[in-house]
Amino acid sequence: MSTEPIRDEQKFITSLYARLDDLRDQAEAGVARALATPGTGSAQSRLERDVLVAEQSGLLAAFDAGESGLCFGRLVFRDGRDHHIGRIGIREDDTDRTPLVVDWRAEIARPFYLATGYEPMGLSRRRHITTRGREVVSLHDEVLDLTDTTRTGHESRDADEVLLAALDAARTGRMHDIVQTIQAEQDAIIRSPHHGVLVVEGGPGTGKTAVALHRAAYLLYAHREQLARRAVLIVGPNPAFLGYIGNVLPSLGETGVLLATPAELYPGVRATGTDTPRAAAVKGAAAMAGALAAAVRDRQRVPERGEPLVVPHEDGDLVIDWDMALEARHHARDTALPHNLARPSFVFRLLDALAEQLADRIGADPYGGPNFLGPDDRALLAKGVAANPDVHAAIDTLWPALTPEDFLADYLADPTHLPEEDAAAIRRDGGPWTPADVPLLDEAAELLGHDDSAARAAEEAERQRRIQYAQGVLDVSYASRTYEFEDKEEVDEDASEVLSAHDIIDAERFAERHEEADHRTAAERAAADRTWTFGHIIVDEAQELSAMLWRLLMRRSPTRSMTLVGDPAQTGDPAGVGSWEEILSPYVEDRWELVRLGVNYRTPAEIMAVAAAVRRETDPGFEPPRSVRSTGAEPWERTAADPVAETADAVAAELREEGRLAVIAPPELHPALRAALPGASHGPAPDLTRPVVLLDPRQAKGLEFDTVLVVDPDAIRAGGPHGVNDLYVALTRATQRLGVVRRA
Ligand SMILES: Nc1ncnc2c1ncn2[C@@H]1O[C@H](COP(=O)(O)OP(=O)(O)OP(=O)(O)O)[C@@H](O)[C@H]1O
Repeated sequence: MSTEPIRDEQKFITSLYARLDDLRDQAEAGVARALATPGTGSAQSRLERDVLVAEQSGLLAAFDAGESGLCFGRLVFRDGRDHHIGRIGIREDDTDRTPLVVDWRAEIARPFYLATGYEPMGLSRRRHITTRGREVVSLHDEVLDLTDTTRTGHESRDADEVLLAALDAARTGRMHDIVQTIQAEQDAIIRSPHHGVLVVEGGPGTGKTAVALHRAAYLLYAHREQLARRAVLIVGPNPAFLGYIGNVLPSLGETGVLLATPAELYPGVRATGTDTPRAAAVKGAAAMAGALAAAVRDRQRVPERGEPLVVPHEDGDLVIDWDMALEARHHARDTALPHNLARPSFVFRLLDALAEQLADRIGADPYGGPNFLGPDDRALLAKGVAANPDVHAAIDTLWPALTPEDFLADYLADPTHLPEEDAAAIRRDGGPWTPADVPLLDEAAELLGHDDSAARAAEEAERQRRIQYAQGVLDVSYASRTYEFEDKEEVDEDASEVLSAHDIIDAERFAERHEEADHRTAAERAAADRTWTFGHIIVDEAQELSAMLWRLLMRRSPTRSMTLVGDPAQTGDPAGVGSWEEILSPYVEDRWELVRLGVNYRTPAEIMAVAAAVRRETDPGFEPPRSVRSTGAEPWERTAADPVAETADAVAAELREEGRLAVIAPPELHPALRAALPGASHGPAPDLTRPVVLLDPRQAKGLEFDTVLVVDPDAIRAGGPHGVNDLYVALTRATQRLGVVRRA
C-alpha cells in the first residue's frame, strides 16, 4: 500500500486523539469543579454535585479506555457513508455533532465483523487500521464490492493477516480484548439477545472466554439502563484466571462488572480450606440440598412424650409438653417461611399456650365454675410469661435462632440424612471454610432466612423517595446538558453508537449513589450482598460447577439471564455436573440455547494433534476444534529419571526475551520444582506476568502461554477421576511451543 493512505489516516487519527484529549480535559475539569463546589449542604446540592461527578467520572473511564487502539477500522459503504470504528464512540465538536468514530458495539459497526465478498452488507471497502500508541503503523484493506475495478480477488487474506498477527503475538500474562478481530461466529454470540440462558460450548482456545467478556461489554452497552444498575457477574474458575482476564473489560471502558470465583460468592466468608476430591463431590451433589433442609427441620424440636420441659416462674412452674410444642411447631411450619422467619410464630404460639396454662391454673374455680380471671388479669400473666428469660431459654432449645455459619459448622461435625460413607467423607470438626462449603452456606442462609423485614421496608420507602428526587435533578441536568451528554435515542440512525453520559447514569442509580453512607458502585454493593440479583450472569468454565453451586447462581439470577461458556471435555472438578441438560433442566427445562465454537485460535495444529491423541486413548471418535494456525514447531517429548532437573534444563533452554513460559506439573512435584526454578512465580494466585510460572493443571484452566512444559503427564492423568481432562487442559495452553517431560 502506498504511503498516502497511511498519511491520510494518520492525520485523521491525530485529530481524533486531539478530540479525545479535549474531552478528557473537559471531564477532568468537570470532576474537579464539581468536587470543589462548596454547595449549600442541602440534599439537593449534594445530589447535583454527585450527578456531575458520576457523569464525568464515567466518561473519564471510557476516555482512558479509548487511549490504546482508539480507532482500529473504517467502513466505506457503497452509498458513500464512511465511518471509522473504535473502542468508544466520539463526536465532533460542531453543531451537527458529527460522529468521528463509532463504538464497535453499535449496529452500524457490524459489517466490520460480518461482511464478506458474498454478503457485503452494503460495504464497498473495509479497512483494518493498526496503531502503536497514537501512530498508524499499517493498513489492511478489503474490497468487498465485487464490481470495484481495484479489486484483485486476494483481499480477504488481509483480514486474516491482522488476525494471525494478533494470535502470533508474544503473550504478556494478561488477556487482551479482541475488538479488532472478532470473527463472524463470535460476533453472533456476543450480540445475541440477553434474555434466557445461552450456552456457548467449544474446545480449547475457541475464544469462549474472549466472547464471554465481549458479550458482557456489549450487553452493558445495549441494555445499560437495566444492566448497569443490577451489575453483571462474571464467575471464573480461580484467582489466577480472574487476574488474567481482569483488564479486558476496563480496556473496553466497562466497570459495572463483578468478577468472582465460586469461592467468593458468599459475602463475608473467605474459603481458604481444601476438601478431598471425595468430600468436594459429596458437598457439591444435589442431594445435599435435601440433607440440609432435613437437618434444619431437625433443629425444630419438641420434648419427648412424657418428658416435658419445666420452667420455673414466679406465678408457678410452666410446663412445655409434647402436645403443646407439636402444635406450635405445626403452626410455625405452616407459614412455609424459612426457619428464622418462622420462629416468631413458634415463639408466640408457645407463649400464648403457656400464659393460658398459667391462667387456667391460677384462675381455676375449685368447684368447676368459670375461670375467675378477666382479660386484664390474663394479659398481665401473659406479659409476665413473655418477660421471663428462662421461658425464652427453653424455647431456644426447641427452635433456636441460627446463623448459616453456626448451623453448617454443627452439621459438618455430625452430618445427617446422607449415606454413612458420604457423611464420613465430609465429617469435619472446625477448620477453615472450603470452596465447596460456599454453596452450602448459601443454601443454609436460604433455609434459615434472616429476619430483617422491618428494616427492609423502611429502606425501600426511603429509596423510592430518593429515586423520585433524583429523577427531578436528572431532568434539570439533562435540560441543561452540554453537547456530549446527548441521549442516543433522539438523534439520527448513527446515534446509538456514540457514548452518551445519560447512558452512564439514571435516576435509580443516582439515588443509590446518593445514599449518605453508601457511595459504592452496583458491582461493589453486589459483592457485599448475598441476596443481590444480577442483571446478567456469565459463567466461564461452567462445566466445573457443582449442582449446589448452580442452585446458588440461579438464586442470584431470578430472570435467568445468563451466558454459560464451557467445554465438558475439560471438566476437572470431581463435583462438575455432566451435561448441560442435567445442569439446566431443573431451572429452565429445555428453554435454553446452545451454540458451538469450532475454531481454535490459540493452539497450533502441531500441538493440538498431541493433545487430541491423549483424548483418543479413551474416546476414539474424539474430534478437536480446528486450529487456525500451524507454526511448523513440533512439540518435543523427553523421558528422564529426574524430571525436575530435566525440566529446569528445558526452562533455561526455552526462555526467550519475549513471552511467557508455564511449567504445568502435578501438585506433588511443586516443592521440588519451586527449588529448581527459583525465579518462577507460584502459589494460589501466581503472577502471570512473570517470565516463568509454575502451575498445577487445575490452575492452568483458561490460561495461555507462549511456551508450555508439561511435567510427568502420567501422574497428571492418574491424579483424579478427571485426570485425562486435566492433562488435555495442560497440553492445550501453548500458543507456540510445547514440551513434555516424562518420568522414566
Ligand atoms: N477473534 C479473535 N481475534 C484475536 N484473538 C482471538 C480471537 N478469538 C480468540 N482469540 C484468542 O485466542 C485465545 C484463546 O481464547 P480464549 O481463552 O477465549 O479461548 P477459550 O475457548 O476460553 O479457551 P479454553 O477453553 O482453553 O480456556 C486468546 O488469546 C484469545 O485472545
